[in-house]
Amino acid sequence: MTDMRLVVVGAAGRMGQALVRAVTAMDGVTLSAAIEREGSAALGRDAGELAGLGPLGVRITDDPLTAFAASEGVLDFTTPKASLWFAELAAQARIVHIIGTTGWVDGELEPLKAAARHARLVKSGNMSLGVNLLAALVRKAAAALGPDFDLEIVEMHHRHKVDAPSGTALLLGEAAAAGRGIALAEHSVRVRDGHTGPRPAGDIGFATLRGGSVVGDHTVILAGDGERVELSHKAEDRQIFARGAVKAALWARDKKPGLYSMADVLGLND
Ligand SMILES: NC(=O)C1=CN([C@@H]2O[C@H](COP(=O)(O)OP(=O)(O)OC[C@H]3O[C@@H](n4cnc5c(N)ncnc54)[C@H](OP(=O)(O)O)[C@@H]3O)[C@@H](O)[C@H]2O)C=CC1
Ligand SMILES: O=C(O)C1=N[C@H](C(=O)O)C[C@H](O)C1
Repeated sequence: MTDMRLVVVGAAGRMGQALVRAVTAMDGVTLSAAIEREGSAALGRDAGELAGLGPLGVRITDDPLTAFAASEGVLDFTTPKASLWFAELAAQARIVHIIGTTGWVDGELEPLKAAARHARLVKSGNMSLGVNLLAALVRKAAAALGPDFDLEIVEMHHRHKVDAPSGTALLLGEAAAAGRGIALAEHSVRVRDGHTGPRPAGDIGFATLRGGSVVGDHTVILAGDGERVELSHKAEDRQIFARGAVKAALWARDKKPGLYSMADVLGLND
């Protein structure tokens, strides 16, 4: 089979550069194009040079339409607004769309479901093997320990992160809620301040820390009477997410249109 031609959108960003490095390093894929927004200072620069690899002969442009027409898949870690636009374009071009973007709000996922009627989308708040395994463990732990164990999710990220709680924290919250057989939206507590009163049973709490250069730390605490279980993942290098995204693109290459998760890619739902 020929190498899968992948375009990286948001190619000048932290994850965009990691994706360019991963596509270049991994077998079975080749970098077809690199996209940034109109007016970006990165336009015209070589995507490889920007990612610290030396020249690759792929200049960054602001023309996704042409890039998507010449590609089989798009790797997208940008913003919800940009990802929704890229989803429309990817569906029109009938190419694979891997979405790592986080910070989605209610209602924004509906257009993605529409796009998935024609396109193969893989979307996850965390593309690493470790976090997706952690989610499976959290689901099991929440089911086994039940609501007598209070569930709290703590995350810490670098000072540049703009959304909270992290996509990963929410993914872990969904896993915990699934383990308990409840809807996360009806039980999640994202902020506590002032005289909150005692903790209501069944809540799933989120605590957000921001600072420095932390790539991504997550801990799920299940606190019972007299004992506590803590399940943690610490990301040390953004390449784990980038490699996961490339794996997802290769996996989706021969799949039917649909909205898939990283657990599907990794076979954790089997
Ligand atoms: N699922 C996962 O495994 C992971 C997800 N993430 C998520 O990925 C996203 C990006 O993170 P990060 O790389 O740190 O953020 P950055 O801000 O470093 O990168 C985002 C890039 O996307 C660009 N961009 C924004 N809008 C457009 C557009 N319309 N067209 C083209 N490019 C655009 C930005 O350009 P500009 O700066 O000009 O706005 C920027 O270069 C976040 O939502 C983050 O949470 C991060 C790591 C792992
Ligand atoms: O913005 C980041 O950096 C990260 N975002 C993702 C998230 O919101 O969970 C994944 C990872 O933790 C890094």
